[in-house]
Amino acid sequence: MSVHSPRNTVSSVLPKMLCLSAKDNSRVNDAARVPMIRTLSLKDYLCPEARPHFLREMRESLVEIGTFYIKDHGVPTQVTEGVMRTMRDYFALPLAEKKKMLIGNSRHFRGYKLMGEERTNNQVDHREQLQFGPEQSSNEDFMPSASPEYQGLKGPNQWPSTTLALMPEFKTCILEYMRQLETLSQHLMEALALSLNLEATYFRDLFGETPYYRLKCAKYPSVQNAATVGCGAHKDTGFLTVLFQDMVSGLQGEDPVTGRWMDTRPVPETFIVTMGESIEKLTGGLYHATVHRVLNNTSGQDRYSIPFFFDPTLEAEIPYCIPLVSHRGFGPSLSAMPVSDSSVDEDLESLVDRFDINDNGVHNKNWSNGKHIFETVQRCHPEVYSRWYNL
Ligand SMILES: O=C(O)CCC(=O)C(=O)O
Ligand SMILES: [Fe+2]
Repeated sequence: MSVHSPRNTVSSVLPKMLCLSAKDNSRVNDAARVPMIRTLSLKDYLCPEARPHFLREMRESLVEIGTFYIKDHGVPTQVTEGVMRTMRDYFALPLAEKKKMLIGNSRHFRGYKLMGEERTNNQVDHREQLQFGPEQSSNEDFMPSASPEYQGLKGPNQWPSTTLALMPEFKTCILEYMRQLETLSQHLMEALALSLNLEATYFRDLFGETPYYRLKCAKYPSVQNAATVGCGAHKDTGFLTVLFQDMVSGLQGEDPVTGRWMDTRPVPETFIVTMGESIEKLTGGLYHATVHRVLNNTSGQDRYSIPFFFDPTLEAEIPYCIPLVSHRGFGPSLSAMPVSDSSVDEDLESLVDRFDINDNGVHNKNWSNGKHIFETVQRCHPEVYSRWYNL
């Protein structure tokens, strides 16, 4: 536990923005509170007159819930429709064809995962999925015992020739979708920085130019008995998730104040943007990583969704908690940040303890992005780990 001066009572020393941070551990029974997942327009962000409004809405959404919809996002409809169609076609292939691309074949955690083979929050998920990442050549010299394990995440995706023969647009469609989502995510990272009163390039300057991302295509079959979940409750672990879903409901986010589940219902032509644990940590809980889950549906219609998990380069380290560093006068001033009325004071000590940071706002243990992502994928796909890493 870190020590700080006892004369510093919380509300006297902390700028208002620090007092916003998480109430995750205390549930407020506020029957009247009905938080709304707002819809933001990327066009507003790109327009100088509308940008302040966009940033205000973004900040309020992230302080309040950690999730918003984004519309006018610039990703062409033919690209989103194309990836949905491709995913449906892929999952409709015979099992023997899909098994040619099993995730266990790939040291880079890319490929197909059978139904019922993943657990989230100790529950078996009810979905089939397909994983991709940045298309890179494999590092032949990689040895799990000699390099950081996360270096093994870099490499090519699987593109079996027989699958490409059956689905000639498979590869181009997925790669184009990832390219578009990378551009959108870079805009969102810039906007995130501005929403914290930081320079637009703050995250790029801190973490470098080359992001690491993971694309997951998931099919949740309709079920007879909705007692099981499609995907158990969890927070995403990284920076941003930008999720595209079809019109079948099932995704829910948790209101961090009341703990009540909110439907993240499908809205045509939008993506859902959710913060992950790295942003929560970087902002000292000011921005929530939304707990979310997918309910099974009994409508007779399968649900398809495509989360894109965006992070900075694997080599990035998250050095400090931005609000605390700012408060201590080491970093950029964030004091101009307005607060929402629902804010609740939080003890500096609990912030420090919760995020394992010292009094100067610096994390006690270095938060390595690559290590953090690797731990996530290792947990989700133990079969890949035991085949390629645990030698
Ligand atoms: O499929 C969805 O709608 C959400 C999936 C999800 O939360 C995840 O895979 O992390
Ligand atoms: Fe998730």
